[in-house]
Amino acid sequence: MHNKSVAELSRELESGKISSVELTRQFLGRLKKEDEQLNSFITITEEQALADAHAADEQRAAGKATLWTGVPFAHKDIFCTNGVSTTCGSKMLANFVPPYDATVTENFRKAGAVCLGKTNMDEFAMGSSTESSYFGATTNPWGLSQGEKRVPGGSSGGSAAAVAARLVPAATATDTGGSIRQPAALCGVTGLKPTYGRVSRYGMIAFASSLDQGGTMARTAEDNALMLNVMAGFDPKDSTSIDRDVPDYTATLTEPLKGLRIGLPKEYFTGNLSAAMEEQVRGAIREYEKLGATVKEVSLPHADLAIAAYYVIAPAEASANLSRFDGARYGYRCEDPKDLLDMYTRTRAEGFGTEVKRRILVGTYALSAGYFDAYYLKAQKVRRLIQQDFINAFKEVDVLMSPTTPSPAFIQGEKTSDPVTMYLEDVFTIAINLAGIPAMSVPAGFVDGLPVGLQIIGDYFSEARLLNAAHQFQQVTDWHQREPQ
Ligand SMILES: NC(=O)C[C@H](N)C(=O)O
Repeated sequence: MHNKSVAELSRELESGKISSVELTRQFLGRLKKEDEQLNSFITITEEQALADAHAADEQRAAGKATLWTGVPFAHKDIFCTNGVSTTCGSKMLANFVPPYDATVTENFRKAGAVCLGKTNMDEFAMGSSTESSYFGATTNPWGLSQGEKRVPGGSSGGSAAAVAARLVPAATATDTGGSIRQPAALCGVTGLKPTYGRVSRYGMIAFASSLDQGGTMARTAEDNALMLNVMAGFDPKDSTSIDRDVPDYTATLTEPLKGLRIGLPKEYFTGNLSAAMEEQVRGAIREYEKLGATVKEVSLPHADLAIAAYYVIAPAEASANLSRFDGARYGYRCEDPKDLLDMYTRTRAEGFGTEVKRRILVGTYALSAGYFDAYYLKAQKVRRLIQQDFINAFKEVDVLMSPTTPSPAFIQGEKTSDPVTMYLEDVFTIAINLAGIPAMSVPAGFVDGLPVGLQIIGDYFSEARLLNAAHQFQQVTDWHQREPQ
């Protein structure tokens, strides 16, 4: 059963071949065994999962089952879960049990899905390797057969590794600068970052509020569509959520791609992209041509400014968002504070890890009175130019395609001593967040036995088109079905 997709598992449950309790037991058994090696979960909620599975079976017996009823999945540990530990990968929240559900959590609960637990992540979603988690690094299931411990990408590395290793068929994730797409690429799974505002951020622990977006991770595009059907929609509790109709994302999956106009941003096919990676991505694009798409080169002239702009804006927003973690209300508090100031300073010094502290310092500096115009304001202007590049490109083409990452999964520890090399993991993904548009990563081949991701980028609210393009590609390729040993 562990190899089946959400769509297939749903059909198995519907046919009565297996109950949700049986299915949940199978997945939990596998998860507890295999995850000793991978550390893709921070919390496994066995008791709650079995109770939910029972409830799902009753629901089905009463003739009230829907597609997700009784299907197991997991949440990234950034989504608040009522009564269940939510750590965001940090010591700061190691003891935090939210008294409420995120809207995304609530939506899956209402759909009857069975959450097996919370997946590992970089601390407060800051990172590209899931090595900065207070709960230890996650290992990529790919590479293990060669005796190598490679990173799964990040920050949603736990979700990506768990889906790749068949510990769950699907998991939620979030993406601020690449955190869904980069781990999806490195683990050989399919991930979608929706348009900013498409999925509610209520109860999703904030990193950089103008960039953060919840999204989906599964092995097939179809399952991503099934997840987005549950997650997307207006939420009055999130002031940046957009009130706009949600289509059935599965309805257009099988539309033919004949006439689809694909643009290849020339700035995304240079620099540190290896020849072997480029060959895999170009091979995938040739498949699209066989499916009737046309391909032309386009330009995103401000592409090389994206990382610099992001690493001003994201830390600036993080420094403001993370000021709430001060030991006063919830989360970690230092032992025996002398006075209020001592409590604030020691709580924050002891509760946050190195990368989080680095970003709080950078962000605070960029926002300080004398430097605001030189850094933050300038970065916002650059952000507007980057957005305009995409708007211009979408006047000529329907989607853009590129590699998701410049290289496949790297060895653990390889980039931890130099933050800038880690930041460069996001060269092809970060501009998309600055513009607020949707993008996917789809398995598109292998280099040295490691998965390669194809990034498909679309105009605002074109999730259905991206899912359609990914699904049709997955009908003629089997990269997404390959299983790590
Ligand atoms: N949160 C993300 O999207 C990850 C990105 N690599 C960052 O460290 O900011």
